[in-house]
Amino acid sequence: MAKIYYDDDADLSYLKGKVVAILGYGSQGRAHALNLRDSGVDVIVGLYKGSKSWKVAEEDGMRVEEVERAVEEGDVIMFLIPDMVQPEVYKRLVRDKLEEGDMLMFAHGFNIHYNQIVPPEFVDVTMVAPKSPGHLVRRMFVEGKGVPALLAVHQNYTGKALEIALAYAKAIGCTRAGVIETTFKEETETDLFGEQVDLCGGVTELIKATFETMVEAGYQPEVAYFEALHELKLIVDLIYEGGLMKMWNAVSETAKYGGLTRGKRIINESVREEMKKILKEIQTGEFAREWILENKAGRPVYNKLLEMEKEHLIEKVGAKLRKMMPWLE
Ligand SMILES: NC(=O)C1=CN([C@@H]2O[C@H](COP(=O)(O)OP(=O)(O)OC[C@H]3O[C@@H](n4cnc5c(N)ncnc54)[C@H](O)[C@@H]3O)[C@@H](O)[C@H]2O)C=CC1
Ligand SMILES: CC(=O)[C@](C)(O)C(=O)O
Ligand SMILES: [Mg+2]
Ligand SMILES: [Mg+2]
Repeated sequence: MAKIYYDDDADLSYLKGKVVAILGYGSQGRAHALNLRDSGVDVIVGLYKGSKSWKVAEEDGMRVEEVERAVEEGDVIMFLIPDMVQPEVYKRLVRDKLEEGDMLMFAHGFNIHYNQIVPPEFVDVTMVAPKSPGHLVRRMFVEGKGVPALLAVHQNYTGKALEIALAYAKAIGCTRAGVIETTFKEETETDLFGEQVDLCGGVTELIKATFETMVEAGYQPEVAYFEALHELKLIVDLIYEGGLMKMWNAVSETAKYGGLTRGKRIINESVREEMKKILKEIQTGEFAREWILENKAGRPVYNKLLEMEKEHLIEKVGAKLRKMMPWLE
């Protein structure tokens, strides 16, 4: 049974007198820094000169320094820069500035799990990984709510690594929703798997295949957009709020019967077999090696696929229709 921590299990005083250096000020970095500051934690933001985020952080009233300076001041150093730049930034700007008893913290386990960063033994190494895009980490916090997170301790040099990481999770609002204790391996493999087959990869391919099938059959692209993409949020919101049955109980009997009988023909045995193959690629490190090489080669595949996504008809149709719904932007 999972060990889940909530507000009462965490004590903010473990961060008292400590400086938290947030490296990066993007999706996660801004949210964490603002939430930590609102929780009374002393925050410094570490960026590179020329980062577009520097101005954003300063306008938020954050103390901003170059990475090395932020690490020197930091007692907890949270890596919220892109996964693929972390190893180089660590080697060049962080490793030699670490002091005994510091804490290295991550929001995704990739670089520790796949040994791209191997910390010295005189520091704590932990992870607080929100199960949410960054902007919602902030919005939910401001609304007095929270997003769930995973927490792991990879190295406990001080003997207080768990308590400090829990205090951090509480300060960004995650213990309001629940923080599951896990390992770097489990967080890395499940996060990569979820974002590839479901949250990002699977769902966008399902949307595009549904849209393209309708358009190729001669239906109006606008009708196909509303059916395949726009309404999906309304359906997923019901599932998010109350599970599968809340959605099934909200839709028509016809939709219930059609969905329950035809859904399994879409996510069929061969799809499940492919999911298992993708999980194997993650577990064996094959995906990690591929992604590291892709970055070394200048991201040719990544750039081509992203360009194709931007040019997809659904993006053009959607932009036009969303213009008529200003409350969305
Ligand atoms: N995006 C998300 O919602 C989630 C991200 N994560 C993890 O959080 C970490 C950060 O990801 P995001 O917030 O998405 O990143 P991001 O791409 O949104 O922001 C990156 C930030 O790092 C800065 N940066 C880039 N290169 C840098 C360098 N060489 N030195 C210093 N600063 C640099 C950028 O200026 C920007 O402020 C990653 O490990 C990611 O896997 C975890 C959960 C969800
Ligand atoms: C938002 C999130 O949790 C992801 C999809 O894992 C990510 O951005 O890496
Ligand atoms: Mg994730
Ligand atoms: Mg992820």
